[in-house]
Parts: sequence; C-alpha cells; structure tokens
Amino acid sequence: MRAVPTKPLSVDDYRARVGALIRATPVTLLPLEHCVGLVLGEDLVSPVSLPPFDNSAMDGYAVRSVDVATPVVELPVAEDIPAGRTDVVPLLPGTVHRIMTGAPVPPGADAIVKVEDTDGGEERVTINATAAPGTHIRRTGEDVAQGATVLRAGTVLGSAQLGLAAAVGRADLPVHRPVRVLVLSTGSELVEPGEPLRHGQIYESNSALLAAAVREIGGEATVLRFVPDDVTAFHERIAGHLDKVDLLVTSGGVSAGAYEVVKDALTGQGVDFVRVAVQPGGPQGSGLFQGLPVVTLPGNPVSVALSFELFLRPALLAAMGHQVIHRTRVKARAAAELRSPSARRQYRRGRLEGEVVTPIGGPGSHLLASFAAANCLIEVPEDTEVVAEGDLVTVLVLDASR
Ligand SMILES: Nc1nc2c(c(=O)[nH]1)N[C@H]1C(S)=C(S)[C@@H](COP(=O)(O)OP(=O)(O)OC[C@H]3O[C@@H](n4cnc5c(N)ncnc54)[C@H](O)[C@@H]3O)O[C@H]1N2
Ligand code: MOO
Repeated sequence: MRAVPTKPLSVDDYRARVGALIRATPVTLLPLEHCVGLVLGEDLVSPVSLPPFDNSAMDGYAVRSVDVATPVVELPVAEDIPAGRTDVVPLLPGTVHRIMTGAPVPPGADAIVKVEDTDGGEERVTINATAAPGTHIRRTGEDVAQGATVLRAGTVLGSAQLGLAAAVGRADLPVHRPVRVLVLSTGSELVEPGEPLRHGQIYESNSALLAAAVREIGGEATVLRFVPDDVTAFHERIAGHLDKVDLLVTSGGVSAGAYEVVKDALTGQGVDFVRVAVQPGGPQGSGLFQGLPVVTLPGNPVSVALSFELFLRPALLAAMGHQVIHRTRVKARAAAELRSPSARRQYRRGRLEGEVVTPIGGPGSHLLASFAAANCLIEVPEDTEVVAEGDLVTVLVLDASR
C-alpha cells in the first residue's frame, strides 16, 4: 500500500496535460469509404462543374419554346435521349426529342415539356402545354462552378460532404488520419464476457467501452487481451505493439492498493501518477513510455467513461484536426438535490428533457447502468457541495438524440 499524492491537479490543468501529450495525426489520402467522421486536411477544389452539362429535370420532350407557344400542337419526335447518351443530337425547328431526367439538353432546345403534359407519343407527340424558355432545364454549374472551393480544410466529413466529393469526381480525400489507440485493461478479477464467472470475478467491460468511445469519434482502437495484476505480464502484453500506435490507454491498477500493476510497471518510466480534483476519475497517470504517449485510467467503469470524456476525447479530436472538441454545454434546472465533495468537480449522470435535468443513479463510479441510461452529465463545480432542487446547473450534452 502506498500514500496518495496530496495536491490534486484541476480538471482543466490535467486536460491540458493530456492534450499536450497526444500529437496531431498526419494528413493522408484515404478512400472516401474510410473518411466518414474524419476532418478534411486541405481545401477541396472542384475539377468539374455540377451539373457538368445542361440537362433535363423531367422525363418528357425537349422543345423549342416557340414551337409550343400555342397549345395544342402535334410535332414529330426526331430522337430519343435517355440519360447517359453521349453523342450530340441538335434539335431542328418544328421537331422534338424525347428526353429523360438527367439526359443532356440538345442544342437548339430551350425548354422541356414533361410527359404528363403530352400524350406520350413516340413517333409523333401531342403537346398540351406551353413552356417558357428554360423550363425544367438544370443549367451547367448552377450547383458548383468548375474551380470553386466546395469544402474547406477543417470540415468534418459526413454523408453530405462525402456525397459531394464523389459528385465532383474524387475517389479519395486528404484527411487527418484516424488516431491509433492501443487499449489494455488490467485486473486479476477480470473475465472475458461470454465465459463463466466465479465468485470474486467480474466481466471485463472497460476495453469494450474504450474501444467504442475511440471508434465513435473516428479513431482506430486495437484491444489487447487484459492482463492480471502482474508487471511482467503487462510488459509482455504491450511489447511489439507500441510502435504501431499513437497512444496506449490502460485501465485499472493506478490507485493506492497493494497490487497496482500499471503504477508498478510504469513508475519511473516516464509516466506521472497524479490525482485530479474530480469525481469520479481521481487517480490518473500520463506521460511518455519509450516515446509513446500513455494515459492510464482508473479501473472503475464510470471513471473510465468519464476520464475518456474529460481528458481523452478532446485530445483525440484535436489530434485528428477537429475544431469543435468539447461537448455542448447548456444550463438546466436540477429536478432533485445533489451533493458533491468539496474541492472536487463532480460529474453526475442525468437526463436532460427541455430545460430540466434529472439526476440518475448515485455518484458511485461503479454505476455503469445509470451512465448508459444518461443523455448528459451534470457538472457540479469544486466550490459547490449542495445543489438544491430547482437550482441552475451546467449540463454537458452527451447525446441529444436520446
Ligand atoms: N485507499 C484508496 N483506495 C482507493 C482510492 C484511494 O484513493 N485510496 N481511490 C478509489 C478510486 S476513486 C478509484 S477510481 C479506484 C481506482 O483504482 P484502480 O485504478 O487501481 O482500479 P482497480 O482497483 O483495478 O479497479 C477499480 C474497480 O474497477 C473494476 N474494474 C477494473 N478494471 C475493470 C474492467 N476492465 N472492467 C470492468 N471493471 C473493472 C475493479 O474490479 C474494481 O472494482 O480506486 C479506489 N480505491
Ligand atoms: O475517482 Mo474514482 O474514479 O472516483 O471512483
């Protein structure tokens, strides 16, 4: 057993420390299918116009507007232009071409009459409506002009942005590549989910949580099989992996017990073990082990989740080029009283509905079910020991859709 360091770091100071540890990922060309959620590294300039040519917005007939100025008229159908026809078929006066949506408007035509306004004829067609010049024609470049910047560096790539990149002909994009995180849980009590449990054992859940949290923000996670509280096993497990990742994240083995494997393995090896003035998530460690950034989280599942939220998520997002790295913060009225330890910032799980936040579960860092039911965190400042029902509190929105 060991003494615990006395002077805790503030949440903000520790967040800055972890942020400074994790290096920005390089900008790399990746296929579009691997770019979802990543950040564009350079402006995207369109090599083409969109639409690339004047085309029909309707299935119908390409006409000269003067030929249909007085309905009803019957005209010969000279050509059929399905979408994808690549030759050019000029329209002669007094004739029409049948045309489909997306097909190029022939030279000479200045309007489209939709098929519903005709008898649908294939040799000759009866047209029952007039069409002013330009009707149902989508003009070259009206969406995107050739040479225009369509996406700025720093844009987060979602479905709309990736659709646009493909539309202007890009198969890949320069993006900040995903951060690569190695995840290792420690603890002799741990058992792989799916296997039988004996008294004194628990299922290993921190790796699943951490890997998913990394992937949710666009990172890559490699999960190593957990190790018991054994320093040799710890070093053997990580050997051979350290040069393939940007960061090692461990859970467990960092507090004040007799078997603190992570602390024992990494003390004096470039990793500092500290206390942060936060509940949960107090015992923390971070530093460079053999040149690799390492962040060691306390083992309790909610401490892991909260530590990821507060320290790792902003650092990893920043490393991948994101400008928005913090959760949305709102003010809400507490639906129940809360108590918090003095001189520590407490994060309680809650459900935010409109302007009211209801705390769920207690403050215990083992209460994973209430974390999973929460859609927000309630932040109780260091100098607040009691939040009364109806008080305004700061809330971090985790998932606005729940
Ligand atoms: N004497 C003291 N005891 C403790 C202190 C302290 O200051 N003095 N701090 C407490 C706090 S706060 C925390 S948080 C924990 C952190 O301890 P460790 O990081 O050493 O974590 P463990 O002891 O290994 O585990 C804590 C808890 O979490 C469970 N656990 C661990 N790993 C996993 C996993 N991968 N999946 C699921 N659950 C896991 C473990 O069974 C323990 O119940 O220390 C307190 N004690
Ligand atoms: O810091 Mo521990 O994470 O409160 O439970």
